[in-house]
Amino acid sequence: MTTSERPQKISVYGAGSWGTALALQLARNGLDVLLWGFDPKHIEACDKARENTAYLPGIPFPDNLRCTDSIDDLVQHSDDQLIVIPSHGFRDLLKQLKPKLNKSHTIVWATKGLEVGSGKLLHEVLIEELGDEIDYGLVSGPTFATEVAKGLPSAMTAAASTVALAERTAAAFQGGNYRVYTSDDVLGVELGGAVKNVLAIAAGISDGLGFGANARAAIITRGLAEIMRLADKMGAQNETIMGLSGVGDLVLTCTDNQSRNRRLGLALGEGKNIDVAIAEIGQAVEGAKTSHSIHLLADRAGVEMPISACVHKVIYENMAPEDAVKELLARELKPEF
Ligand SMILES: NC(=O)C1=CN([C@@H]2O[C@H](COP(=O)(O)OP(=O)(O)OC[C@H]3O[C@@H](n4cnc5c(N)ncnc54)[C@H](OP(=O)(O)O)[C@@H]3O)[C@@H](O)[C@H]2O)C=CC1
Ligand SMILES: O=C(CO)COP(=O)(O)O
Repeated sequence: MTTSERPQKISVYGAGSWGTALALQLARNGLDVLLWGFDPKHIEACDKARENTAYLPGIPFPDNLRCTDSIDDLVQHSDDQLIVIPSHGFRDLLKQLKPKLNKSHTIVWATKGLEVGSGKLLHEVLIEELGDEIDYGLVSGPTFATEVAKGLPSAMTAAASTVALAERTAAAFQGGNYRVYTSDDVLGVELGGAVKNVLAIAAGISDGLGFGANARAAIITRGLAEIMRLADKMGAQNETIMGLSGVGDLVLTCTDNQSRNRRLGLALGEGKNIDVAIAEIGQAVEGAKTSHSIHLLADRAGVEMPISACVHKVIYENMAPEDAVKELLARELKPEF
């Protein structure tokens, strides 16, 4: 059974920018952190340099943050397993973990997205792979990796299938300049974090086309209405969407160029080819694939999400960004709510 006490050890999967930033925060809180990376050469380089030169240069690893390329090491190191890899690798990692886990393990993820191809929520993927007896949860909020890694003030939400795991997760992260709120609304936290990436692309497209602050504010507000419609239809809590993992993260990523999703939108609005733009960003841009997953999810739920649908058309149907804007502005007159 999970207790709500702060764990002493934790295993972190994903040595990209976010996995490393969270590992640093956990280590600063005194946890014994073991960090795993997908690419053995990269994790070896991190271990040798005692920093993640590729993703977060100049931020040294404390002694209680150690690296490994062995999943077995992580499973044995701690009951608390934290997954911070892009959504396209989520199911595969769970498949690898399944035969190694025992009843005391819990899984928390910090991945933002849906399963690529199926549009399934990550908690659905987790239950399909590991069954419904394991305690699970996620952390999400307006948190750029670099700022968290530098120890700048930040806040996020920890939602879990049990109150004890939400509290245990929050206790693991909370400390110094980091504040964490708990929630029992896993679905709402997942939806906010996934859809905001698509909307950040939309905001970037608008700015890349040279539109102004009015257009950006309209995208954020009407985008929020899209998340709320979907969340409401799927049974999430409205307040969650108004919280850190919803409106908080939406505003952050739609307005600041640290967001890779926003930067992809900027490049598309400026007329750049999508593959070139993603290669230049050189890190995970979840919103591109999530736009397709949201398209599937919204269809299944019977919910209209016009801004997200336009991002999908720009990315998957070659629609010109200018035409996407025309399509949005030509929609029929209707009440705001
Ligand atoms: N960065 C941020 O500020 C935040 C990110 N997130 C979320 O965190 C998740 C991870 O993103 P982030 O760390 O930023 O991305 P990065 O691009 O910085 O790093 C991704 C890491 O995952 C590795 N990777 C790639 N494919 C796989 C796979 N199939 N299985 C396992 N590992 C893989 C990459 O390895 P390699 O280097 O070898 O390609 C790299 O180490 C995303 O869902 C993102 O939305 C959430 C909040 C904030
Ligand atoms: O989720 C994030 C901040 O909360 C990071 O956003 P990007 O993935 O767009 O960089």
